[in-house]
This record gives sequence, structure tokens and C-alpha cells, in this order.
Amino acid sequence: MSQRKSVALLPQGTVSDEAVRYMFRNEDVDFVYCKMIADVFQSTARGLTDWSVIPIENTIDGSVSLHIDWLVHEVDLPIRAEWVFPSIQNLIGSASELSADDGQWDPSKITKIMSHPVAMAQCLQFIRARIPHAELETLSSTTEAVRTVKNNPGQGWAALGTQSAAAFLELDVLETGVTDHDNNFTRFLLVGNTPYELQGAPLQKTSILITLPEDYPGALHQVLSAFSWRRINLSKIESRPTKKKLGNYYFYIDIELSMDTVLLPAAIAEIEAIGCQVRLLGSYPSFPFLGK
Ligand SMILES: O=C(O)C(=O)Cc1ccccc1
Repeated sequence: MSQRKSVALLPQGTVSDEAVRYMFRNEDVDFVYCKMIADVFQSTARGLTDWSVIPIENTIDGSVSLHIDWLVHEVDLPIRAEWVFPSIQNLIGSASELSADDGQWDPSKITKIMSHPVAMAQCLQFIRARIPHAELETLSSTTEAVRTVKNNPGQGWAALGTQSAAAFLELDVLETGVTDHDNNFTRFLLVGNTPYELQGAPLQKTSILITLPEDYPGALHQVLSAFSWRRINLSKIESRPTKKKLGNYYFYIDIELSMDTVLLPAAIAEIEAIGCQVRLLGSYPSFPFLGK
């Protein structure tokens, strides 16, 4: 009998939790909840869990830089899968504390709004329009924000988080769906040394990091042309600091092709031949959101 697999993720009630329950809806895995994203990564890096779940990119705010940096600089865990999941944020607090006589929540009673930075970024227009005077504070997860509000009654604090966090921490949803855009999706990565076997993904992707040689003018153009003349589609290219020297960058590239094809290793060999360093982050199935 194969051993049960385990997956590390942000706390119960987070968007990550909802996304993992969706992804593993037909599989029996143990969830290991961790307070911060660093703990999520380290759980798998230390061999305590098979995989970590990392929110990596968002429709509104783009890449979650802190998480990309962890993936690149702090751990060496291959990407095993990616999937997309919608995030819907809600305004959460104590209705008895934050409502006016008519029973509606009263913006003037809210002094501070707490959330995860990605969730906060998803709701900035709502905040500016309805609660512009509130102080904003970002925390390690949306659940942590809801818990902080719960543990500090009487101060006019509210959180942006999921309905499930409001339910299990016994706070009220003051307003549902306060995200600024409806098509608000987050891309999640499953990373770890254990292979992930789920079949049926419509797309295979490969993620690599490329560091350009310093003494080769036009190297980025050469890199892109190695992909383009082979008609290999890139879905993302982003530069990030190497953290070794000011002004030095690597490129994080997502490719819509598996490493198992002939074309991609050939393109990478051509790129290495001009003196670029290439690091493979993973070659993995990509699952779109098909509805709940
Ligand atoms: O804090 C959470 O709920 C997370 O899982 C991080 C996050 C926040 C907002 C959108 C996607 C992921």
C-alpha cells in the first residue's frame, strides 16, 4: 500500500486552503497548515511533507515576488503542477461592533483593515471608495488577518478574507465579494521532490531561470530567438534581481511545452552555448479552473 501523501499550505480558511481542497478533491492527502509561506516551503524542504502549495501569480497584482524569491533562492524544490483558482475576498468583522443602528456595516466605525498583501491589492478600489480613512496592515495570510480581528475586539478592526475563515473563526461577513474585478484568479504551484501523477492536464509547461553572460551584447535577443524560430510559446518572462550584485538580473521564463519534447532541450542547449546559465525549475502539468 502506498503511503498517504502530505501537502503543506497556508492556514485553514485561506485562499490557498480553498484552492488545495479544489485541486485534491478526488485524492486522499493530509493537509499540514503552516502560519507563514516560509514555513510552507521549509516543511517540504526538510522532508516533513511531500509538497508545498505556493500562490505565485495573481490576475490583479501579477507575480508574488516574495514567493518567487523563495522558490529561486531559498529552496531547491521542483515544480510538480500548477493550477488556477478564483479568489473572492469578503469584508469580515464583528457586526455588533461595526454596524450602525440600521444594521448596515458603518464605514466610519472601521479604523483598520487587515489582510494578506495579495488580497489587499485585490480590493484597493473598494477600500478607496468606501473606507478611505482606514489604516491598512498586511499579515502573513487572510486567516491570520481574520484571527487578529477576532482577538482584538472593540478597536474597529476589519479583515479581508474568505467566508470559510469568517465561519470557523466566528466573525461576520459584513459584505461579500469586495474584490475589485470579477475575473480574479490566482495561479498556484505544487512544489516538492515527490512526483505528482494526476493525469488529464490540457497543457504541459516548463519553467526555467536564465542568467545572461555579462560580456555578450544582445544575449537576451538570442535567447528569445532560440525559442521563436522553433515556434515555442512563452507564457511569461520576468526579470528578477540575482541578489548578488546591484543591476544583475535573471529571467524567469514559463514555456508552454514539456521538457520531454525534442524542441525544448534543443533550444536550451542553444541558449547554453552562448554562455547563459539555465536552471530548470520544473516541467509539469497545468490545470485550468473548470468551475466548482
Ligand atoms: O492569505 C491567503 O488566503 C492566501 O492563501 C494567500 C493569497 C491571498 C490572496 C489571493 C491568493 C492567495
